[in-house]
Amino acid sequence: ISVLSSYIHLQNVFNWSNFSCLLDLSCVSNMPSLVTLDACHNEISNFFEFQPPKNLKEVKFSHNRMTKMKDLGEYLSLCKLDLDYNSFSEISGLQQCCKLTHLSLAHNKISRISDLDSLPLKHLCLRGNQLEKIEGLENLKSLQVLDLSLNRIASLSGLQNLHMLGLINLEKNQISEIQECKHIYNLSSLRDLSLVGNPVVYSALMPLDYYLSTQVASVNKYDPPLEVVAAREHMTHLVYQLMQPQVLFDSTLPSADSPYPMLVLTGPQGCGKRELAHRLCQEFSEYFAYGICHTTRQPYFGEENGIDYHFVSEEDFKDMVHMGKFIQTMSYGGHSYGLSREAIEQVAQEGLASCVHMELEGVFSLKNTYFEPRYILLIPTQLEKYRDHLTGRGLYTAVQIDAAVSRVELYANTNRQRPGFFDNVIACGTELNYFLAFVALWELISSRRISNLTHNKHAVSASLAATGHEPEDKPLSPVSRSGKEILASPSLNALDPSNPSYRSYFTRIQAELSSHKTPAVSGCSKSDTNSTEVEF
Ligand SMILES: Nc1ncnc2c1ncn2[C@@H]1O[C@H](COP(=O)(O)OP(=O)(O)OP(=O)(O)O)[C@@H](O)[C@H]1O
Repeated sequence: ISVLSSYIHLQNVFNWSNFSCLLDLSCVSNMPSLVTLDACHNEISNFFEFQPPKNLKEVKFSHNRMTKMKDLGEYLSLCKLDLDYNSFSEISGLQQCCKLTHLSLAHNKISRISDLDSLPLKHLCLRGNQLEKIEGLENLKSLQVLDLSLNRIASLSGLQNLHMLGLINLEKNQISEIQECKHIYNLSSLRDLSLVGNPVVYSALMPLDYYLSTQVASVNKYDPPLEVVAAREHMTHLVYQLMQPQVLFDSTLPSADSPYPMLVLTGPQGCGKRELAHRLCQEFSEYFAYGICHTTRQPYFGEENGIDYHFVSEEDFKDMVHMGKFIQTMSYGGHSYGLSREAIEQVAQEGLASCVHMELEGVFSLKNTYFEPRYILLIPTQLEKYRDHLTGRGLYTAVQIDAAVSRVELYANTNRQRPGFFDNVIACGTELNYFLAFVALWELISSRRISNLTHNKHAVSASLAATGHEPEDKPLSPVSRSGKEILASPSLNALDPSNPSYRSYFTRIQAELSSHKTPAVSGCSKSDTNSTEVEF
């Protein structure tokens, strides 16, 4: 090999790998222009024993017999260093490598991460070593990919400040506690985490794993889009939930054919969605029950605990968050609101679908969950009338009214820019509109529109047949009492979970709600209501 010493202008050295017999690289001292050095699969035992080529950027020494690292302060251009499959037991001598972005020391004998402080590392691989802790990485602010698989690590502590990390491989370690997830749940760039082969019940971590792998990586820190806020919020609840002993919510478990049915009425504050939700649940008591949210605000006059909301203190609300009780939460007007898993489950246990109301942020959050509700947007079309309506309620300050009115555009925009985001849009906000909105909603639920909503007549007919009800073709008039005429109401027995017909009754509601989406606008359309102000 010494013959190469005379090639002083050699820029790349190819295929020194697999020579098998190469013992030292002293000849490299005569190649000051070398950029890449590949000497994998040889018998080299000394480490960088040659004069440093000024532009040496990439070095591959994997599968050799090296045991000890030395100070590489003179190799200032080094960007990538591959030292896999050697016998190093300590990381040292790299502190001056101010351009080193990729370091791989897989399959060595390293038991402690050291000497990496302040390096501009983006990729670090320490797979197949003897590490028991994640340490010494706190200052690697540029780190994006970290492979610590095949070690003996039991805790995720040490990762919490690595905000650029997008991928972490921790396969085949000793992580046994779900609580360990708390160390990574605020890593906003993380999109891929692998924990396969750890003693922790892996199935319990799968939702987190799945979530991370589908999450959009980039996060705008200062003005995050609604999806990003919702994704973070969803992850917080998911992690808190995973940290608790796992409870099986039987009635809302996602089933293979159709998810648990839910109807979500959304729209700006005071647009009438709460009244509509209550009325809908009265009219269609065979199908829907009101999903009661928690809130930290004080009850208004006439509101009842356990009917309109569960009114709780800030402290209790926080406790519930930490106990992983919520599916989603939102802060509105200085108060917290949240929909708990138990609220939904209680309704589901009665064999009914949940009807809830919430602001837009709640909808974004719910879209991250395994529920697949139908979303109906109730939007005031005449802003001044909406403002008068809010003022007339006597509940809000001028600032609160301005805030609510200004959010109408947010809803309208969301509907315009995201066709299909809402399953239906209904105009509302004045007394007349409120009545029309109810009729539209009523029609939507009670008439053939529900089977139009479904696009799944087979499922509906099959489930009707299963309960002995014939599907009816005639549309119903809004003045008739709804549910009974569409589908004869179930006997009391049918609502008893121990009765075999209970499940098929439940399936029937599921089939009706868990359908394909309708066009975005229906019910009282803009032209129905003579609106001139809000384009939606
Ligand atoms: N879990 C939740 N997530 C998101 N938003 C929620 C949630 N629960 C309630 N909200 C919404 O928060 C807003 C404030 O609720 P609040 O009950 O204080 O309003 P309101 O003045 O009674 O008006 P509304 O008649 O619209 O409920 C409402 O738009 C309500 O729908």
